[in-house]
Amino acid sequence: MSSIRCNDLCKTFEQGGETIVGLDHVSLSIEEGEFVCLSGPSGSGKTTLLNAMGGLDTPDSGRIQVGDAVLTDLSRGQLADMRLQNVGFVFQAYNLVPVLSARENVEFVMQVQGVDARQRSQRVQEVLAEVGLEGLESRLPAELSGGQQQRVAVARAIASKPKLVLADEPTANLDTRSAAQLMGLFVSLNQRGITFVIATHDSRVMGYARRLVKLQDGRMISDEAQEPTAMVV
Ligand SMILES: Nc1ncnc2c1ncn2[C@@H]1O[C@H](COP(=O)(O)OP(=O)(O)OP(=O)(O)O)[C@@H](O)[C@H]1O
Repeated sequence: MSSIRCNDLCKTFEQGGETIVGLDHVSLSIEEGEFVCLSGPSGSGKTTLLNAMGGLDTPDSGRIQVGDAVLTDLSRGQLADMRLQNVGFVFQAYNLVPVLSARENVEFVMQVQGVDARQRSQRVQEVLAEVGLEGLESRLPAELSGGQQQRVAVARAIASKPKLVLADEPTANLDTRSAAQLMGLFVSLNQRGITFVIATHDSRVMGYARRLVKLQDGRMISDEAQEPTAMVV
C-alpha cells in the first residue's frame, strides 16, 4: 500500500480576515517505490500537500487515496490509525522526546502501535543499527549530533515497516555531510521498496530525486522525471 492518488485538491486557510491559498486544484499520482521531491518557494504549498497525503490535515475538497484507503472518506480516528500503521513521518525539527534515550524514543512509538515488548526490543535494536546508530542507543537526544538525532527520527519513522515515508524539510537543520548521509539512508531505504515523498527547497536534496514536482502559490507548475545527480556517500 503506497501508491498515492491526489485528485483536484483545494485547501484555503483563513487568517486575520484574509483567505490564504494552500492548495489550488492539485492532482498528482505517485506510484509505489518512487522517490519524489516536492519543491517550490516558501509558502508554495509543499507542507500542505505533504500533510494531506499523510492524513495529518484534510483538504477542503478533492480526493486522496493512499493504497486502498481513501483518506478523504476516513474519520479522524481512522486517519490516526492509518498514519500510525502505514506512514512514517520525518520532520525538520526531529520531534524527539528530550527525556527519552534514542532507544526509548523509537520504542515509545512502537508501544503506541501495539507491538509487544519482546518484538519491540528486537526491532528497536535492528532499526537503530539500520540507520547507523549502533552503540548510541542509550544516549539522550541532547547527547547526539543533529544528524544522529535525525537518524533516530528516521528509525522511529520506519520502525513499523511503513511502505511510505513523508519527509518535510528533513535536512533543514543539518550540515552538508549529515544531509548527504541522511539522503544516502533515504536512497537505500527506497531501494528496499519504501516510497519517499520529500518536501524541500534544499537543492542538495533535489539531486537525489527521480521525480521533481514544483509548486507555486498552491498550484503544481511542473512534474518531471529526472536522473539523480547527487552521489550517495
Ligand atoms: N495553519 C495555517 N494557517 C494559516 N495559513 C497557513 C497555515 N498553513 C499554511 N498556511 C499558508 O498556506 C500557504 C502554503 O503553506 P505551506 O506551509 O504549505 O508552504 P510551504 O511551501 O511548505 O512553505 P515553507 O517552505 O515555508 O515550509 C502559505 O501561504 C502559508 O502561509
